[in-house]
Amino acid sequence: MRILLIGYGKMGHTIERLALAKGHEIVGALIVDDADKLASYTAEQVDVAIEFTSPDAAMGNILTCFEKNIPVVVGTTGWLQHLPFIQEKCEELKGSLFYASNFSVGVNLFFHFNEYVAQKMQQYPEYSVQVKEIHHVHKLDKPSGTALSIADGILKHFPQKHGWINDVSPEPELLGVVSEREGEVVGTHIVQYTSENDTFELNHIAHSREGFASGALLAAEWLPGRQGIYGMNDLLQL
Ligand SMILES: NC(=O)C1=CN([C@@H]2O[C@H](COP(=O)(O)OP(=O)(O)OC[C@H]3O[C@@H](n4cnc5c(N)ncnc54)[C@H](O)[C@@H]3O)[C@@H](O)[C@H]2O)C=CC1
Ligand SMILES: O=C(O)C1=N[C@H](C(=O)O)C[C@H](O)C1
Repeated sequence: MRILLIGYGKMGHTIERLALAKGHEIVGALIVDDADKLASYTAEQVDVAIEFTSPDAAMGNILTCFEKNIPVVVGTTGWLQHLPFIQEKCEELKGSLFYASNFSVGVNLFFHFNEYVAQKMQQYPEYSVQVKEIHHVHKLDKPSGTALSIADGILKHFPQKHGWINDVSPEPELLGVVSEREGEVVGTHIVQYTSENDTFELNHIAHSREGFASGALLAAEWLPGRQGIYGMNDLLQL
């Protein structure tokens, strides 16, 4: 496949390495100053674009891909407040978008276990629940996109909670999502249930970026030829 990398940082480099090892071709790798260059690519030159940039850049890049009729796989986090607009544009321009807050297969299994546990734990009010995420100091957004997906999965089963707060929660009606930034930590997510008597946790610890990159490549191989917005549940059929 001919892949255009939009964003050539930590993830762009990891995806390039795995893509070349699988026999794919990288037709371009754009960094921030190349933003205008994206519009110069056509669907005849590119089978799929893979976008890992920054929260401010993602929406513009997605719209350009829709306009150029290039299917786009997006891993950038921190832009989901624009999702309703992107859904509208995707429909209007017959775009093709695959988004995941986390492309690791392990994390997507974690999302399912998280919901199962939340459904059970909601019946035991003696336990309080908190989400914690730990990432490297370069990360621009908080909470992480993955922590927000985890929070959504918990809130779905706790009707008494009306939202989340990016801190230790001051009240039981809000889910606490705590963010820590530490060295070069790749990505750790923890769901913690605590009662007076005990604590138990679900942990996911990413050891490298390869799990994210290989999931993004699977999505890039799957997306071309499909119109609409897709995610890991469509790909993995979990
Ligand atoms: N969904 C997932 O599985 C994962 C998502 N991420 C997310 O992906 C994003 C990128 O992560 P990293 O690669 O670690 O960041 P990074 O900072 O190492 O790289 C970002 C790259 O994007 C480029 N860039 C910024 N604005 C751009 C624009 N308008 N056009 C083209 N390039 C642009 C920068 O020059 C840089 O090369 C972050 O939002 C992060 O949270 C990271 C890892 C996994
Ligand atoms: O910025 C990162 O590095 C990561 N971002 C994603 C997120 O915000 O959840 C996924 C992963 O945890 C690494």
